[in-house]
Amino acid sequence: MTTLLRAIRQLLRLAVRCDARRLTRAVALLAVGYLSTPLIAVCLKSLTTAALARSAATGTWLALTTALLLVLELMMTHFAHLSYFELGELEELALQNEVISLAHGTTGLEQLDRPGFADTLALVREELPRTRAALEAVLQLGGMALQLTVTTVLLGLLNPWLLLLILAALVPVAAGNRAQLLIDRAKETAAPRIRLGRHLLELATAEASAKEVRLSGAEAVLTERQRRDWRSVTATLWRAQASAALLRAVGQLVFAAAYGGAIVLVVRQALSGGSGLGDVILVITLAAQVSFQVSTTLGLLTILQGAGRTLERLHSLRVAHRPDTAASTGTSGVPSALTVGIRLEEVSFSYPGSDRKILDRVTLDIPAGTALALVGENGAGKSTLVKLLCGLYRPTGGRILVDGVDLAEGGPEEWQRRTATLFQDFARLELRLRDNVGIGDLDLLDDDAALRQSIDAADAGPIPDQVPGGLDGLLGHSYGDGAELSGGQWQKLGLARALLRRRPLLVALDEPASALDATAEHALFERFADLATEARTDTGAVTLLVSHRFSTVRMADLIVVLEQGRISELGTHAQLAAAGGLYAELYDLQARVYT
Ligand SMILES: Nc1ncnc2c1ncn2[C@@H]1O[C@H](COP(=O)(O)OP(=O)(O)OP(=O)(O)O)[C@@H](O)[C@H]1O
Repeated sequence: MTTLLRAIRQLLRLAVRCDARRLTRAVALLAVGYLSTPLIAVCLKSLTTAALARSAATGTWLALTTALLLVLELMMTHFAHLSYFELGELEELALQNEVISLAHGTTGLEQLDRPGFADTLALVREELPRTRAALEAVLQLGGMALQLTVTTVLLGLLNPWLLLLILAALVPVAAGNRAQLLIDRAKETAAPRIRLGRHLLELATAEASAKEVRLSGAEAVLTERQRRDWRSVTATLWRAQASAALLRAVGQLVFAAAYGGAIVLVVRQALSGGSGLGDVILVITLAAQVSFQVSTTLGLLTILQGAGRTLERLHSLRVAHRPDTAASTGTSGVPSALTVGIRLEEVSFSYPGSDRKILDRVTLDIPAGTALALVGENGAGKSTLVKLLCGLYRPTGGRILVDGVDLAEGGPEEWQRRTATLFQDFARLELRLRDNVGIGDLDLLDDDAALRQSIDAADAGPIPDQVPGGLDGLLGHSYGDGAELSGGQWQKLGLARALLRRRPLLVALDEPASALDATAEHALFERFADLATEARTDTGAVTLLVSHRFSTVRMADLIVVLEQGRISELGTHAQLAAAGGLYAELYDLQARVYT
């Protein structure tokens, strides 16, 4: 019940914030519409009495009044709908905006990696459209409460025993409440399996995986797994639905018995001369209305309970959301140009929810202007180190200093604005081509010349000519009929995005050539050398390259070999080749394979 009340309060507050005038208009119109219903019963009673008394004039007026009330009952709710349906959409939009800011409200990615936070975020994202109908439900519930109050007073005045009818109406409401709880619990229990079922469906049909699924003939395996999964989900949900249906039926039966009792009571009262035929008509009409009011209330409560749970989840995200104090102070320790460089001091790191050390007491000095290459086997921690250097995660031990200032305290947001990055799992933004590149430096989003310059620099010059609409052409098929690009072309756009950033202090390219052909790869590494020189002379920036291709890292000023989260070798190509360690071994191996 507290979930429900909290949801009602929250939805009304939000509606006031979104558009108080529209809300007031909707409430006024609904009040008139909903009040008309019990007044119709009163008119029918008077009409019966007037008919029995053969009073034609009074009867005519009452008939007209009844007709007017019927029109008001029907029309006002329609007009009110015009006011509140848009409010519901505004509320959904406001909540969507809040979800986006909760997901991105911290400088780092830690909270998105926390399993509880990520799961709740996914549920809220999925369920948010429910809240659109929730305001309508709150307003209608208010209308129902008004109707029930008037009905209660009318019944109480006629015979206090009739008030038991209202009490009896609470039984199906409580039973419905309980039934919904059972269903919600079952859904929660089944949620991981429901998600698995959807994931399996996506695996079998999504463009990215469909090819391999087809070639391996795995459809049958996926279908069987999905069938098994849904069978167990359906069994759980069916049990809950059956118990819920039973509970609801018992509740409705109690009310039906009370309804019959009320009619018997008032008929006996009429037969004994205690009341007139008009009163019998009034009770029959009001009791029928109570029945409708109760079943409608049940439906509205079900909608509100669903929305209430979503809002509760959203609240838990708000509570779990931990804004960075350093980011909010607005103090920036980020220099306009690097003079000393970046120092990693005993840096250790474990991902949220895990004790496994991905980086283990890494200490490294990267002087300003250095072109650094990071190599190591799969899973050694290279991409993790890049993410830490970009300020997307904070070290769980040790610290990262930028020109002597701790990154965690010196304005991590400002630092992120000064990093140009191409991640290994770069984003394929299925938006306009302009957005794909422009997001690298939002101030340049509408600067065609700057966008084209970075596209050319990334060796992606022909792409705008291939995409219908050029820079304003849509990419991908997610929501529109956009142009599809090859893997390498997407990667080149990712690089163009990184190159757009002005005056970066850190340029980090993580496996930037993984999808490129040999010519493009060669061009990229030549470009990398130029980039390192430009960045060095411009802002003293550090340029970082992660690559498994040893021939391309040899020109770096400093090469770091990571092994299981620790630095095992460090030096120039010549030094490492002479040292005869892992680097020399892998370099020789690749040289032999490629020659
Ligand atoms: N978001 C994450 N949550 C939990 N563990 C993660 C996450 N990202 C990476 N890891 C783990 O951290 C370890 C290091 O991953 P990382 O991506 O840094 O390796 P890498 O050296 O870049 O490997 P590769 O050469 O394959 O790209 C891996 O064992 C991986 O399972």
